[in-house]
Amino acid sequence: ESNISRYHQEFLELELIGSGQFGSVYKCINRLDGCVYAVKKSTRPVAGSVLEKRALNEVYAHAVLGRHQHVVRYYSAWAEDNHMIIQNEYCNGGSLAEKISQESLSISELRQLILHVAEGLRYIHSEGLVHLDIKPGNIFISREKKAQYTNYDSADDGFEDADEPSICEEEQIMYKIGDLGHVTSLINPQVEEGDCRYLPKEILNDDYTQLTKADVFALGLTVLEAAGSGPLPKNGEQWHKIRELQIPPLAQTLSRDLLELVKLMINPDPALRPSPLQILQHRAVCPVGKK
Ligand SMILES: Cn1cc(CCO)c2c3c(c(-c4ccccc4Cl)cc21)C(=O)NC3=O
Repeated sequence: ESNISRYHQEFLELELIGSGQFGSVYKCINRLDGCVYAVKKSTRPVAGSVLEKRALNEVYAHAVLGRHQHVVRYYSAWAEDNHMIIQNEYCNGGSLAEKISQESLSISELRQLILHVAEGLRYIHSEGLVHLDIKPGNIFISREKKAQYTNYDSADDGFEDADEPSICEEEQIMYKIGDLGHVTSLINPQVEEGDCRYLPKEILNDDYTQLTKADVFALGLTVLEAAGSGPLPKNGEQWHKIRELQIPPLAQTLSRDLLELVKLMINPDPALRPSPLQILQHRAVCPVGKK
């Protein structure tokens, strides 16, 4: 096999943007297409181990979850010199966790967050998969420039020349679901529990009958944290209190509708939690003026 790595042949490494027990993530430029990507390098898991299953899970999930504007896009994955490498879409706005550590989200940003992640979950679930590790650290932000062409009718303003489209650059914030390392199929789920701070009680009791509602629960706690609840408990009294709907005081006072929606999403009974589609139809989220 070639002794220069495909990674260094194909990419120019710009900076380390994250590291942990999962490995290291670099912001890279692809030398061929000149685009920026997020590339995660992790030590190659031992063949047949749980870690290898998870690494393959992640790549299978990305391969199935082709293109959705609220799921981080996958480009390629390969193994080289004892490393697993995955090349994903680079989201230039950091993770939601980083943003929350600086400031809580405004009401309109919270609504966008719920809208985008519920859309992404609806897509993932429609493919017969569940994410199982929804949390601020796995939601990435993309600030995309949308060029808006605003034509005006020259008759209005007296100019003689033909319509001159004027371009105004709008910045569009997009929230994207990332890290598909815990994704599993709804049919015969191989559940690898996600972060316990966002885990609903039924999963802890090995009840996998309503896995899509575990993603909804985790989104509910993610929204609470984005609204300024402060770091969520990993266990103990507070962990149980939240799961009995004792909501911690929030920096961002939510509207009655928004608070009602979040309480529904973290309801102890998964059957009472709304599906992603029902979230999108809730009056706290759907655009104003909906009949
Ligand atoms: C720590 N970290 C920071 C970022 C940049 C956020 O602005 C990031 C990204 C990803 C990932 C990632 C997560 C899990 C698996 C593979 C990757 Cl590349 C991790 C990331 C990813 O898939 N896309 C990213 O932008």
